[in-house]
Amino acid sequence: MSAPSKIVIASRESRLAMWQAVHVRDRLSSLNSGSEVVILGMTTKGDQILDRPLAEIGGKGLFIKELEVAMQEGRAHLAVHSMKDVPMVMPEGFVLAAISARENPRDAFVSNNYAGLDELPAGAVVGTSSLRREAILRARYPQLTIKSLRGNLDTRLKKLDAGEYDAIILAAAGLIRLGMENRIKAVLTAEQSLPAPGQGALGIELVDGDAAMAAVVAPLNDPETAHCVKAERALSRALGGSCQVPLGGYAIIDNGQLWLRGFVASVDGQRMVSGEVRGNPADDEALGLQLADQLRAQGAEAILASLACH
Ligand SMILES: NCc1[nH]cc(CCC(=O)O)c1CC(=O)O
Repeated sequence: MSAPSKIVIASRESRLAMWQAVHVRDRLSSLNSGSEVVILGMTTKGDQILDRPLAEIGGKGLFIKELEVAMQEGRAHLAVHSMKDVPMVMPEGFVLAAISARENPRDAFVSNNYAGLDELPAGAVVGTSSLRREAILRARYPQLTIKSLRGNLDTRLKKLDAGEYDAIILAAAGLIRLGMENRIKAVLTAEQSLPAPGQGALGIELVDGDAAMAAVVAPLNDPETAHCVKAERALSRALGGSCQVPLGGYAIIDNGQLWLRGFVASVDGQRMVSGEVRGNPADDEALGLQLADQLRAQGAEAILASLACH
């Protein structure tokens, strides 16, 4: 099966989404000399509604719906996503065909006045839009004030620079991709801030059954990253479904074994259960489910029951 003469990538128009689309475009171009690879930029609901927390307006799916419609209507062949933003249950008719090698998966501390979380004085205002980061901060630094922070990366940094926050927490990957690594004051370790499922990895979404395009994107799949992200997503799916849940899930391949760590917390950080499993990378999703069971046995259910969506 040969690649079509023109391959269209649907992408959001934020700088980060465009960087990711360009990255995939360039890789596909060099692998398919006979194809022209182009990007179709579009704005999504998630990009437009910036004044309300993501958890309130409908969650992750908001950022990818328009891209899926474009694929369904044949205006685009594929979409590139930050795996962190892809809903745990893929919408009917779409598949994740490739997961590429991970950028730094950790959270970053960004501030103009402070070198790290431990330097912040009581009452300092820290911005984050993720329930996971909020729960971690409230548990470890109850003296800080957590304030919601929405918008794309540039918007978030502008709000920090305008003095609305003393510090913000962002994914290191986004800053690195956009050449703003110098804004990172400290990278938080997995022990300090266990990353979100999929953080730092890119996924390629296709219409289910598009065998020609699946063959085109297959070389972009990084098997180790794919196993890790599948384990993380299985954990998240088993515990949170498509709800917004303060949950971390992070896997690496360690000595040939997949090592998955995870936690579930209440948003106020008062309750938290965490655990880890190790096993064969090929058992990725089973390992995710195993850790979910372990966390349930420790009381994850009661924490989840207290969240809005359960
Ligand atoms: N929620 C938005 C989002 N989606 C992916 C990234 C960063 C890049 C990545 O995780 O691959 C970010 C920004 C952030 O959390 O700071």
